[in-house]
Amino acid sequence: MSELKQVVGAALVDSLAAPTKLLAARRTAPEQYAGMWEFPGGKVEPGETCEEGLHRELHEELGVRVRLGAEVPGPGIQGWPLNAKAAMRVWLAEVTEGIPAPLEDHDELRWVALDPRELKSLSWIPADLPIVEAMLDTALRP
Ligand SMILES: Nc1nc2c([nH]c(=O)n2[C@H]2C[C@H](O)[C@@H](COP(=O)(O)OP(=O)(O)OP(=O)(O)O)O2)c(=O)[nH]1
Repeated sequence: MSELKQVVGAALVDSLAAPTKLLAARRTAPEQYAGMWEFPGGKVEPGETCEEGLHRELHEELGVRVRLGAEVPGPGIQGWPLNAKAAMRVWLAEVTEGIPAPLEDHDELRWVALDPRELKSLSWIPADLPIVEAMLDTALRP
């Protein structure tokens, strides 16, 4: 039984085959998350699969089409716990069409080196920190 709201997010990298950078997005709302960095994405809508929801969110938020790569495996069937009400599944992805722009929900996008120190220097939503670590493993594994 799933009781948690399903959120999906993308670890957008410059290249799935040879990733060197991750696109981090800075949220504008709500107040508790404004100014914090996150994986672009959002809530899956009724009738959508997680993957469909992620493609839709990335098109709405960033204006891009993407190819999904491996999922960053989380501890639960719904992915990574975010709070008492929501969990997030996260996929690696690369842009196939368009140039990411902060069209909705974000005021800044930043390509950050896939380096633990560089990544951790951003103020991520706290729940995202373990996901950032796991994303590095998934992205950089041979
Ligand atoms: N997109 C995203 N949301 C995250 C991350 N980490 C995290 O705790 N969250 C939380 C913030 C929100 O409570 C929830 C996602 O909601 P959202 O506001 O992005 O979803 P949405 O675009 O569908 O927005 P809405 O229709 O509810 O306005 O998950 C993350 O890395 N990416």
